[in-house]
Amino acid sequence: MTTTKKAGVLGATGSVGQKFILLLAEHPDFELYKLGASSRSAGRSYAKAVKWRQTATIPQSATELVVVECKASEFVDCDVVFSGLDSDVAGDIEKEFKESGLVVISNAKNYRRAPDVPLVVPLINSSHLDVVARRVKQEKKQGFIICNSNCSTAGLVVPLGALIAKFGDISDVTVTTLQAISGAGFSPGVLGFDILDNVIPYISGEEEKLEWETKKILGSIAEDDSFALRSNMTVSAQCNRVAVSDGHLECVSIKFATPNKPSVEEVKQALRDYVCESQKLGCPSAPKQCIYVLEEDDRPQPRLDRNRDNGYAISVGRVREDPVFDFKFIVLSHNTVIGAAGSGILIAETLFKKGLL
Ligand SMILES: NC(=O)C1=CN([C@@H]2O[C@H](COP(=O)(O)OP(=O)(O)OC[C@H]3O[C@@H](n4cnc5c(N)ncnc54)[C@H](OP(=O)(O)O)[C@@H]3O)[C@@H](O)[C@H]2O)C=CC1
Ligand SMILES: N[C@@H](CC(=O)OP(=O)(O)O)C(=O)O
Repeated sequence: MTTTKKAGVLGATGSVGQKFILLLAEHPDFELYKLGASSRSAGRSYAKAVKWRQTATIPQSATELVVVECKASEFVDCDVVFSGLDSDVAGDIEKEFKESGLVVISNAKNYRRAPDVPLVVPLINSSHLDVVARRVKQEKKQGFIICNSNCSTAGLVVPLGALIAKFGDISDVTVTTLQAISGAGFSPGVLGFDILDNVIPYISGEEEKLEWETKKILGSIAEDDSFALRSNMTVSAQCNRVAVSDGHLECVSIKFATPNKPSVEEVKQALRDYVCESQKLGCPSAPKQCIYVLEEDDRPQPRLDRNRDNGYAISVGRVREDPVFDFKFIVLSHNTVIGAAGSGILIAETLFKKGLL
């Protein structure tokens, strides 16, 4: 008898979708079962439909799967459906899947602000999944949507959450990002001519997402099981696209609300000591260490540090005092792993461990 769960991937041909294929191909709990994309790709084998852009080759288990259209009827046998759909189409498609009783874990922005949808970065707020658990128990029906965050937000909230857990409220945050081109997706993506020898100081909607999503992720669950924003924290973001393939780097400054400030060494130790729920549950993709604190003056760097623990860990470096705020540091996260597909998989692993899949 097979004990693996059947996984569907929507948007399987895209930047996030390709990462799902790689991460799910050898997964101990999930089996690649259905792949969906647009009508341009449907009806063709995955190997023929996809313009593969990963450095690892296409996994054997995906090559001969025939890509289907993103209709719930095609995915009814799936235990979980991961969505890497373009946000122009994700809203209607994911709604249809949910209403058909399917469990959808989405990378798209469409439902992140919905009051009843958990917005989860599994290294920091997997406790928000408890709302889903309670709802499933009460309503006795399985269909629901859980959203991953924006990719640069995923990197930011992990050290912030770890420091809040140890030292209390943070009142002010500034973050300046240097974001990889894979974050812009493949259809059409960033033109080589635009990014070569260049930095683009604007990513549509990104600053607003960092400033708002951070507050939902680090917020609390209200008595009625809605999600309350962390309103006592102000976040100011500036976002830039740089000529890096994968890995978002972020320059962060923070100010604690409390008058008793920790030392730089205490901040570093709190980051190193931080342990998340997926580690405690023994989820197969959980990083060995959530946050690696690097001591070298010139780290973290995208090419050298993005693949720590298979892209599931966050790297923090250059932790030092800030003359305007309290502390400043650099954060690096793999935007298509912990910033996207990997987060979705860790959420599913957590649900699986808790008997919700
Ligand atoms: N890239 C990143 O780092 C992150 C991305 N996200 C979000 O994840 C989602 C996917 O992003 P990304 O992979 O970068 O985007 P891509 O542009 O690379 O991929 C988009 C996918 O959507 C499919 N698609 C497009 N139109 C339709 C349609 N009408 N019906 C069904 N499928 C369709 C495409 O299929 P086809 O090939 O057939 O056109 C493709 O598989 C987006 O919502 C994005 O904002 C979230 C976090 C990080
Ligand atoms: N906008 C991010 C990718 C992303 O996460 O987008 P969204 O928040 O729409 O899912 C980038 O360009 O790097």
